[in-house]
Amino acid sequence: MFNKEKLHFGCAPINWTNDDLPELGGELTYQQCLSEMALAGFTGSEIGNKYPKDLDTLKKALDIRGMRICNAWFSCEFTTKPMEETIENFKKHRDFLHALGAKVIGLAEVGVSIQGYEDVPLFKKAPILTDEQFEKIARGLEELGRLAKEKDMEIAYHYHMGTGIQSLDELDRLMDMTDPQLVPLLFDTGHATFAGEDSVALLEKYVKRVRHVHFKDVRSEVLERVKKEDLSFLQGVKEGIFTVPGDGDMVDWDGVFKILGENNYEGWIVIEAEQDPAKADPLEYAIKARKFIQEKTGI
Ligand SMILES: O=C1C[C@@H](O)[C@H](O)[C@@H](O)C1=O
Ligand SMILES: [Co+2]
Repeated sequence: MFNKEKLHFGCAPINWTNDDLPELGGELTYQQCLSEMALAGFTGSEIGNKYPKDLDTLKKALDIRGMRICNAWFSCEFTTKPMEETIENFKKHRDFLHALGAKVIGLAEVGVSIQGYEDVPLFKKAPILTDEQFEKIARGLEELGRLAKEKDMEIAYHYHMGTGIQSLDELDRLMDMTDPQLVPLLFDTGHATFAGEDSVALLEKYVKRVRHVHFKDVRSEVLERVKKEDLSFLQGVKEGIFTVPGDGDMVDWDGVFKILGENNYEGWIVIEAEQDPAKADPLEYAIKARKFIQEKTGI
């Protein structure tokens, strides 16, 4: 089962201020966000776009709260820009995370993604990547994997609704095209479920390749509305598609914890359930999630 010395629990700042939709929690400060994560019993945070870009300022804000940075999302644009552009951006992002002690860089290809468009129907307009685009992404990711290893870090690929790597078939193709040592996986329960996949089956297939975990559940009645009303990803978020573990009704948490435990998963489990903070108090939901995890793992 889990080694409590090597399993850490964090939160994603998107639960407080949504980087993709700043009107959701835009008024909340990064200080409040970090303080409430710590208050809820978490020791780690991912980096949000309101966090200070100055290393010393961020380190001080983390240290006084006993918090660490465990990851920061990186957007790859191998399908729409020269590979060198993503590589140069990645090196800066990697070095900032390295200076903060993070060991993982979660990322996804977003060049042709529709996730950021509020008026584009998610299921009807999800991009289908060409063979050439898959090849560019696979080769680019392997180069980023090599660059991460230079700093004793690893990338972790985040399949994501609306990006072209959304379904298990699309993920399988990318995983088959890339070296597992260079391109590990970020397991996100919410995106697997949103895509109509069985997150336990996906985890069972790739658990040995998982280096970082995002925990979120899905509200089934909102998922039905996203499909029926042709909503976009961001409209789904505003309507509450995602919620924290222990509050949704779609993810088989016993199955997820069983596989992670049997495979002695080590690293971070991050609670990431972006929803409207005016409707779902981020502190209340962070406490709910931490209590749920404690009940399931004893940690
Ligand atoms: O890991 C993630 C990063 C966010 O920006 C994204 O939209 C969210 O859904 C997610 O899972
Ligand atoms: Co995620």
